[in-house]
Amino acid sequence: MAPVVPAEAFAGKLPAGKGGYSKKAYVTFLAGSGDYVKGVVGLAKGLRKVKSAYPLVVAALPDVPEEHRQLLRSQGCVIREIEPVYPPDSQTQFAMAYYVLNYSKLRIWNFEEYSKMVYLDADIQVYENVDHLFDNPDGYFYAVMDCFCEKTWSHSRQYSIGYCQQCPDKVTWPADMGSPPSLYFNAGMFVFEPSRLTCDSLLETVKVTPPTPFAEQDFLNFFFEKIYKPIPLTYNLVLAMLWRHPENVELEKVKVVHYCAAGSKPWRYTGKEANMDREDIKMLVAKWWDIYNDESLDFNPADEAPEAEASLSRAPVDLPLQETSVPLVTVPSAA
Ligand SMILES: O=c1ccn([C@@H]2O[C@H](COP(=O)(O)OP(=O)(O)O[C@H]3O[C@H](CO)[C@H](O)[C@H](O)[C@H]3O)[C@@H](O)[C@H]2O)c(=O)[nH]1
Ligand SMILES: O[C@H]1[C@H](O)[C@@H](O)[C@H](O)[C@@H](O)[C@H]1O
Ligand SMILES: [Mn+2]
Repeated sequence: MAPVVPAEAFAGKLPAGKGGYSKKAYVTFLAGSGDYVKGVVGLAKGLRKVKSAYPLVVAALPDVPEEHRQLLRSQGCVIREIEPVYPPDSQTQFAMAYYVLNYSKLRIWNFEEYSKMVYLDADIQVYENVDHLFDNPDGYFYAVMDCFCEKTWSHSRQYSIGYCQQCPDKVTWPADMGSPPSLYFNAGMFVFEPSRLTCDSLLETVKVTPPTPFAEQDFLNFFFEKIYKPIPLTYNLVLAMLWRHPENVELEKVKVVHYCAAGSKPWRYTGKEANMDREDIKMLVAKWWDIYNDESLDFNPADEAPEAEASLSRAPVDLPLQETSVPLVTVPSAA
């Protein structure tokens, strides 16, 4: 039987400001002793550069070495230990073998001392302040719609017919293939409300959900399908958009860049892989390094406002959905 999301899964905790918590933070995820720690350092510095009012929490698996934890603390990050989450056994071929690690990201729903968090992959950089994302109305899962055009999607029905939700009129969804797939977000960036109840439900549901190529990204899409609200791609520019859907991208307006295309991680960049010799890619990689190497962006405890002040100065506001400060995306129909 297909897994179902329990109805009480989103019945969170006390609302912020009504006896509940009102702290906010960015959160990323770190596994292993490899070079993703550079991504986290870069992200911490990037958030400082745009004067974000909120800390960066790092959800770290036990295999992150102490040396890396020290480095991240010295960059002002808050380290939170998480235990691994393993999907049920299966023969699934993940789009990338290491994606199996990412199920552990589900533990961030346990960080209940925060009322709202913005999750960012370690291979993301923030070039403009996006603190207003925390003012979005509660009760929804906000993220940017993905693109289905890269080879990583070759296993999918979408890819097999050249269909992409970023340009649903180019190749329309054939009637004989049933209804078009639900809107699908990239899980490298999202806005969510931690809740132990939701976390328990995520962990229970994942136990009975067979793994699929995009691991927890597919799972989160399934789990939050009913409360997903697309936000503009300026909040998570998946680099392939630059060559797959250039007509949808205004690069100068992009606030958040996701270095997820093959060969684009700035700390591993060689320029050799497909599309990596593009001028826009070279510029974005150089921009990442400028922040990473900028010593003036290193953490200085003396510059920090006490945390309580930071959250008081940005008390949550209950806005009706249509007045949210982040415009929602008008979704074209696939038909
Ligand atoms: O060895 C690793 C591998 C990954 N990560 C963490 O896991 C995140 C996800 O990995 P990638 O950024 O390499 O993955 P992609 O951007 O290619 O993948 C996308 O699909 C994945 C499917 O599992 C996840 O949903 C991910 O968040 C989403 O952006 C990294 O940013 C980083 O935060 C590590 O810390 N160490
Ligand atoms: O999360 C994945 C990943 O970021 C891939 O690099 C990209 O090709 C996919 O579109 C996306 O779904
Ligand atoms: Mn990523």
